[in-house]
Amino acid sequence: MILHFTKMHGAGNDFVVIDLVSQRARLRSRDIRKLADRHFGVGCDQVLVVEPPENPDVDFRYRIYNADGSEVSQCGNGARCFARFVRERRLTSKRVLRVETSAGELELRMIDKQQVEVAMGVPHLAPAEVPIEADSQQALYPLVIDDQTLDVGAVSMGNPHAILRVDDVDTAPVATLGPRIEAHSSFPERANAGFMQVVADNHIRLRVFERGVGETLACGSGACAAVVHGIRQGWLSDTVTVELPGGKLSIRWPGDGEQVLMTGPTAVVYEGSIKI
Ligand SMILES: N[C@@H](CCC[C@H](N)C(=O)O)C(=O)O
Repeated sequence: MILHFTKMHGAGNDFVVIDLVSQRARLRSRDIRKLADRHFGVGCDQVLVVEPPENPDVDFRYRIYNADGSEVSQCGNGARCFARFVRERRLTSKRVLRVETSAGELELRMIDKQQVEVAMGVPHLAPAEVPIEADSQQALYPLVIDDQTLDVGAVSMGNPHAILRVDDVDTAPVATLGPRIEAHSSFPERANAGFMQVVADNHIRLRVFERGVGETLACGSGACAAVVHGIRQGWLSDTVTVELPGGKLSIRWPGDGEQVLMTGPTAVVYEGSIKI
């Protein structure tokens, strides 16, 4: 089967985007892994699939697969690329889109040709909703890894995030601690591990070791989770610039019970076809 795809990225978090509204295919987990493989396939952090919605009140169904083939519920950088993709493929002419994901609905708003704002939903903090194994909700959860105890925040943006504050992201042990946090027994569904340096109350630097991928150049939901954690800890104001290795995102969160708004760039790299 020949599959047409578009390679995109949002602040360096890269995607293979597939339109299953106008082409027919059944993607198995091994097809996703092949598409995402940087040596034997196209190469990307996530494969994004555009499908017709199940609910007629929304515009599209947005499906997300990590490079390891697992299907997940949230990808913020991907959501921005999704909005640009469906407009440029002329699947819609709307500037504001409602899409369904397995975690609920998202609203995507084109600001200009490249910038998109995503209403990422209300963050979830209750342990069962992250999910994290704990008897009660805590601001910081102690994670024991070998002989050290790390105090991490835990936030779900529709996907699980652990956030560790560090003095300097450049020297943070992302490659060694990232996989240990991702697979820690406290996180029954594994977790994305964010390493956050607070530069000022409106500016953080962030590196994320993503579940099912490894360290990426940016993680939109990770940026939202880090800002929510930082605001709740009293370190950050309600609007924060998040500087990631691949670019910058602007995150706004008015507070408990409110949606997190994320604004950032999108880019089309190339289009192609692959036999799968
Ligand atoms: N890159 C993403 C997050 C993708 C999913 C994540 N790896 C998970 O497993 O939850 C983003 O921009 O949010």
